[in-house]
Amino acid sequence: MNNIRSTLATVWRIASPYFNSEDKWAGRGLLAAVIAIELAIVGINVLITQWNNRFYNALQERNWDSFVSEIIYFCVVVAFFILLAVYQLYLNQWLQIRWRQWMTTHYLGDWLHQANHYRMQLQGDAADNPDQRMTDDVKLFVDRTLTLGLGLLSSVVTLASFLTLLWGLSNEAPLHLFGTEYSIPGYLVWCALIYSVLGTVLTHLIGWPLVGIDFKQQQYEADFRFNLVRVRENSEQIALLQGEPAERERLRVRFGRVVENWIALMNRTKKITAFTASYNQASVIFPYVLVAPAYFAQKIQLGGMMQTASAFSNVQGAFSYFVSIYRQLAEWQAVVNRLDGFEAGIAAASNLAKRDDRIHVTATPGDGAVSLENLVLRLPDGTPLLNADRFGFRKGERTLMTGPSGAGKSTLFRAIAGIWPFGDGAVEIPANASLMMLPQRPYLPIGSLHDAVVYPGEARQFDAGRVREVLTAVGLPQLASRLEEQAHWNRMLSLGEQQRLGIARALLHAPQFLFLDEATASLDEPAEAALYRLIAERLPGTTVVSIGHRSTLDTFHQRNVTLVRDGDRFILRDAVKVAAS
Ligand SMILES: Nc1ncnc2c1ncn2[C@@H]1O[C@H](COP(=O)(O)OP(=O)(O)OP(=O)(O)O)[C@@H](O)[C@H]1O
Repeated sequence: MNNIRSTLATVWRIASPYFNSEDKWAGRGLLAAVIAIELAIVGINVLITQWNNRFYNALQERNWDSFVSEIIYFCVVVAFFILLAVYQLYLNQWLQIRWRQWMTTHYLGDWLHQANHYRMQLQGDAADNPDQRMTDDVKLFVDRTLTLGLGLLSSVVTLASFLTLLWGLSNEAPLHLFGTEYSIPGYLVWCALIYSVLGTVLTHLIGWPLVGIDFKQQQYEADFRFNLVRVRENSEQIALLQGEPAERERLRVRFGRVVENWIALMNRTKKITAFTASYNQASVIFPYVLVAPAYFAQKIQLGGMMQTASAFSNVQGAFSYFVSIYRQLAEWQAVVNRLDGFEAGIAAASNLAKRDDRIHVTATPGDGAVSLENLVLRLPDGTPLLNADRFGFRKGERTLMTGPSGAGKSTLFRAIAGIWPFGDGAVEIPANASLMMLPQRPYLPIGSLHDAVVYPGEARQFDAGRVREVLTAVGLPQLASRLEEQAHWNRMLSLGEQQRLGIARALLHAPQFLFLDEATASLDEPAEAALYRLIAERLPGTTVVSIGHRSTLDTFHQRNVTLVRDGDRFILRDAVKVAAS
């Protein structure tokens, strides 16, 4: 019971924001229309049940005129039914896409809010495969919530509409057993209730493991898909390393999990289907068995029996709603759990950026240096990595940072960029200063070359002539004429070309602070030197901090900083300058 209550509370938490959002009037209007149509459909079912009585009596009495008028009546009612059914589906789908659009936009906004997506990864597997949660899960949630909610509403209304009818019919067709008449008020209602409660309890006993199995199925499917995408993204390396057998094996194992879980799903579904199918078939004849003795004892007409059977099956169907939707309910609960986990993952990532014991990135007045104040960098498990007490990168100065692999150079850049929360102390950045980080492999979005170069800016911010000029300056004249070409540039260009493109990006954006994390390491020394000269010439006021291992880089920096071990961690130390430009 507590489980049901907490699931419903979670559903309410996930579903209600849309109906209070800026799109609330459209959402509420569509929902109201869909509900109204559902109620009208229940009303039509009541009319059809009453029609059953008149129609079968007309047949039994061989009354041609009533037969014809009942056929016409049926056609008119059914025409309304068709109209309502069509519009219910249409409006339902309309509501689904609006709701889904709102949820997806909302999730995208939160996920891509200030590096939440990155912090979620840092926290481990709390919310695996966010892509699946924002696609399949949101779609299924919206679809199932509407289907199950409307189904429940329809069952309750059906129950209310048919209950009094069936109660009355119980008196008209009293219970006949072995030639004796028993007068039990509303016995048909009680029979429907007992029959349904039994069915519901048994369904739950057989079907409850489905929730967990469904959850795992969706997870394994997403995992398999994600690994396929990784192979596609790294296909060149896999081909060069002849890693296909290893990949095949990895994918086989991943898909093996899909199959294994699917078999568990099949077995459980088989059991539940065997039960629900028997239950549903038994439901067809059960009302006839109950009222047939009264019919054969000539207490009721054929029409009365048919109407009773129809009313009984409506009431029993409503009571047994849970049985009929058990499979969907299990799937829905798995989806609700997954979206709940996703929301919790985003909340935890965002809390990580707000908690007190984190690295604080603060804006300071003026346009001076980026300063590190009592900074301690830690790994996610709390292990100390690097200490930097009162250290600054002065305005306009070019600093080369060196140190052993794994010392924490890139992590220091992450902390300065404000995306590494683990540690203490502060990074002070001049208010409104522009920072740019360039890694070894710059990210180039799939699309036009113009978009890729100016990222994260927009193409219209930089006219084509300027982009072409910068591309030529960084040694990519052959790309200058291909600005409108669409491609997967990270795959198409050599690493050296990608690094040149990264420098072109920096020249266009002209940040006040430029952090180069081995951003030219794939180029030969003369090419690297040419790019550093270009940076010095075009961005004279920019503070440059480079991570690099080549001694030739020394010439282009005024200051050397090295990371040296000090006990269990590294510290930053100004090195004696060997050569200066
Ligand atoms: N997300 C993470 N989770 C756990 N440990 C991490 C994570 N990111 C980095 N580390 C660890 O932090 C340490 C510092 O990594 P970092 O990339 O900053 O080193 P680096 O000095 O830039 O090395 P290199 O010169 O090889 O690039 C490494 O031991 C690395 O394994």
